[in-house]
Amino acid sequence: MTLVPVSLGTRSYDIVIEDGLLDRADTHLAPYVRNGRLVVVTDENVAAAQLSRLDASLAASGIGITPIVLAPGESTKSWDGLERLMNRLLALGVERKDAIIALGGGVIGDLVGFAAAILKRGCRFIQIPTTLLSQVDSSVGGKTAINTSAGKNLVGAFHQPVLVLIDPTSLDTLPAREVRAGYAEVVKYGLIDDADFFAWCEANGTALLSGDPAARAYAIEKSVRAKAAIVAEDEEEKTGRRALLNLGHTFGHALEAETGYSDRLLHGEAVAAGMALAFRFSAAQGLCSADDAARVGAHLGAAGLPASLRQAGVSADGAALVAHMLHDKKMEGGTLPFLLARGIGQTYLDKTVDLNSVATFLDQEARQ
Ligand SMILES: NC(=O)c1ccc[n+]([C@@H]2O[C@H](COP(=O)([O-])OP(=O)(O)OC[C@H]3O[C@@H](n4cnc5c(N)ncnc54)[C@H](O)[C@@H]3O)[C@@H](O)[C@H]2O)c1
Ligand SMILES: O=C(O)C(=O)C[C@@H](O)[C@H](O)[C@H](O)COP(=O)(O)O
Ligand SMILES: [Zn+2]
Repeated sequence: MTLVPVSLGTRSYDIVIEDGLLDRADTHLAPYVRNGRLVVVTDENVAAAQLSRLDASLAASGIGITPIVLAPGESTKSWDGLERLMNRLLALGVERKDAIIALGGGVIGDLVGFAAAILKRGCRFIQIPTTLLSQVDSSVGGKTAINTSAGKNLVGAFHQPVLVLIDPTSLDTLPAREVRAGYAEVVKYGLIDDADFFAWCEANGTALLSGDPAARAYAIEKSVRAKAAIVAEDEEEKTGRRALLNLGHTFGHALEAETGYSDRLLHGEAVAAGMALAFRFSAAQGLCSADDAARVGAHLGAAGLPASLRQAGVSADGAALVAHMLHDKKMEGGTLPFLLARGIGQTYLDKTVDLNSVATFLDQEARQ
């Protein structure tokens, strides 16, 4: 068992990582049982693939669960999805001191986290992530949100979970496309500030994507340790440190908006294309070498991820994509700070980017 602490004063919590943890979750969850039950929110796919493991483990300790099963997919992270979930939680009489369990990927985690942040002005929640993306990224750090017609994650709150339970074996039922999408956020940690980890990804990415337990365990622990350290330094993205985790996301969220937050382009796929674009834009600005930008695109492509607008299935021009970017939460006084790179493992926040040059760059990219 691996324990990774997230150090946030009174909001500190542990991330527990262990193969088979879902089958032994009762030990970790027993302290959170109230009124004889635990409320578990999940989606239909996860309910079919993994819920019985959690249920059996809790039943063995005499703990009952009340499941709430939502429709799968990004569209559940919406006003409509939030309203339905809130009404179910209220009808069940969930109390402030209850801890709602989010069992699923980033969609369930982000939605349940936000519901927990506002239900009765705030109750507790526990993350049990079941996608690679949620195990390496979204279950940690307390960013919770829904999408609106204006853009991605625009209504939300910082609300930390009280516990994160990661069972890498729950990924055995995850479709290969979803594993690849989650891998984009793994590669992100190397690109941000750890060139050695990016080289590890180049050497071990194939093993990780094919479910090799050792590669999977290494990547998950490395990722959550990196994220926990950044979050502990800058919990609410105020100093610029946490913004590094947004590498590829300004481009990526614009691509997701263009494709309607749908399974045409998954979040991780959009982030992959966004990181390749961020590196090529950095190279075009003379900030990083063309070789590094090519290496990033080549690795993402080799992992089966999109690394260009065409591969992401987006045909919009630069102006249309920049229009989406104006909703980015990093906007400050009319300018948009961008995550750019001086090389692999050398990402930084640049507050001097001219959006016209971004639009021109994207027009060139659209012609490739
Ligand atoms: N809060 C954060 O810090 C943060 C970080 C990264 C991403 N996100 C958000 O996360 C979301 C994407 O999350 P995601 O990639 O996990 O997608 P997701 O939650 O939609 O899950 C992907 C798909 O896999 C299915 N699934 C999940 N676990 C499964 C399992 N073990 N077996 C079989 N099927 C399973 C789901 O039903 C769904 O169809 C986006 O909304 C993104 O914005 C948030
Ligand atoms: O935790 C963070 O901080 C991140 O930026 C992680 C991202 O992978 C994630 O997609 C996040 O939800 C994006 O944040 P947003 O503030 O741009 O919505
Ligand atoms: Zn992301």
